[in-house]
Amino acid sequence: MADPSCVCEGPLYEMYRGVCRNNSDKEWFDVQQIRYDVTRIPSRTICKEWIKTKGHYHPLSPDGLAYPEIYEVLEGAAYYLLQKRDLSDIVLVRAEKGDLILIPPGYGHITVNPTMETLTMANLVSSAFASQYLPYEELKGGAYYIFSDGGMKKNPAYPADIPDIRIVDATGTHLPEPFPDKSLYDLVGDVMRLRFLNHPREFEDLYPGLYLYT
Ligand SMILES: O=P(O)(O)OC[C@H]1O[C@](O)(CO)[C@@H](O)[C@@H]1O
Repeated sequence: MADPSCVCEGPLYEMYRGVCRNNSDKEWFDVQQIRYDVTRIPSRTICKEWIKTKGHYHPLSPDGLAYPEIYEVLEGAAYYLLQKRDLSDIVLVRAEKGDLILIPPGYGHITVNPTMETLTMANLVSSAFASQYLPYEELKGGAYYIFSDGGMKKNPAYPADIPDIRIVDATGTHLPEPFPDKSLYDLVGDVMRLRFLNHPREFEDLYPGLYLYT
């Protein structure tokens, strides 16, 4: 939190990991090493900041590019605060119900619930790795703090020359192929469309827009 003396009572948010509709989907997830999670973040402000997830990075996949992830806002609205591991890019993606949001390889992420409603979101991600929390712990959160009055503040624990935050709307930012207008769970069973989750390098050239927010 921005206020180091802030004390917040938990639990803050609920994560349901490895959710599936039936046993055959579960087998498919296990074989493909993919997980579908549902996360619910209630509306709350804590020491003047909107409630948020802790934040983490993903490690490198065997092909040398970090594992990506894809989210869908199921209910409510969200801010996805993405930051490149080398801090050369920091993006706030504003998303609403129905939006799909990509966490590109090499970006850490925090989700903020910036509304008076509960945020429910789902994600598809490789199950082959453990999230890396240490960089966020050492630097006391993400590169920016997001306050409920609309203000944002650079985290003073970060280098002074980090870039300004770029604000992008997920609404109208159509994800390129391989993501059609479908809900995330509808992609379950589609090996090729979800292959990028475990083999991100293969898709770097094929889907050049996929890993960037412009
Ligand atoms: O692990 P954190 O930083 O608390 O973030 C939670 C989110 O990340 C995930 O672990 C997936 O990356 C989800 O289960 C959840 O939405």
